[in-house]
Amino acid sequence: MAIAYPHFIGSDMPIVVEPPLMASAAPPVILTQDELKKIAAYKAVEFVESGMVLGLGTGSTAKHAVSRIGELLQQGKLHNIVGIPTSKITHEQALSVGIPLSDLDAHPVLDLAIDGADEVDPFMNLVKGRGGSLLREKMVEGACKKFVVIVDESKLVKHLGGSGLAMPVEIVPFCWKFTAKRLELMFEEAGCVGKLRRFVGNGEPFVTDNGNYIVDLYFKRDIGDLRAASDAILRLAGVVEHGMFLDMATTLIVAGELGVTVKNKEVLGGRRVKIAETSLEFINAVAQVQLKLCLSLRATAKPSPLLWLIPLESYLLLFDL
Ligand SMILES: O=C[C@H](O)[C@H](O)[C@H](O)COP(=O)(O)O
Repeated sequence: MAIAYPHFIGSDMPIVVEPPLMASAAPPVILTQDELKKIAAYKAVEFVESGMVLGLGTGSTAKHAVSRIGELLQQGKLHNIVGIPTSKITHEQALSVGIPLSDLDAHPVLDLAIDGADEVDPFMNLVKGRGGSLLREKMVEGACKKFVVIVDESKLVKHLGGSGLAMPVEIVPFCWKFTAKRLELMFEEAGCVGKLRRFVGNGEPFVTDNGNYIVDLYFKRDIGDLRAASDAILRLAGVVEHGMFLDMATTLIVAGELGVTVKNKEVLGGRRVKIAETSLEFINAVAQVQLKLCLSLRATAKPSPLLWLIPLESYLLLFDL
């Protein structure tokens, strides 16, 4: 299994970060995986401007972005936003936070989409769909001018499939065993095992928003040429879509123990091929975001040890806001 940051394995496992400058005086900084997701999501929402048509992603990371957009609308800091949800669950959440919604029929071109991912390779190719929303996500995110992907560091892999976790393929229910077997055989050399996704409780097949099933592919070895793999899967009758999102992300925001990294992809010859810029906002910036979160959620937020890392001036400035 090739997860780049094994200390993040396990949902919401606390991450312990030693403060760089105040090691003797300050307690260790603890960020949960969910806090990292929230930091990445809030950073992504900085790209949102009034008047935009937005693709609203699905999952535990994207939900923070949806909440934040709703919050900014309610505060009057954003207006005239139209959201295009990528799943029924996001549709419900967006309505609950007051985001006006539409669809691709009415808005075939989107300004921006924000969504999480299950894996991100060094070229910003993605695996998505472990939450089952890959088809609508691919339709919506394929129609946007800018696609911002938000992850915590645990999602970074050397190659797609490298986490050893599922690479989802949405298939029609008709003769699903036949399709699953064909998919396995297609990637025999990579030691592929395909499993029908089922609900944990009753063992019934998981059904997507589109009434389809999902076969999760697990690879023992690198599948190699992703474009060839994508084409081969899509040529198979019975397959609706797969969870590899190749050359689709334009911006990647990674929240990790050292801070937030933002990477942008340049478009060359019509294809997004080159990582053009990398910037890292160090832990103090993360701490400030964290403090802002604490302030905006003052009623419920527990005091954050990150306060130790914030210069006094910034602290006072933020409290004056
Ligand atoms: O179908 C689900 C989506 O592709 C999600 O964006 C992806 O699974 C990442 O989800 P999370 O942010 O919960 O890790």
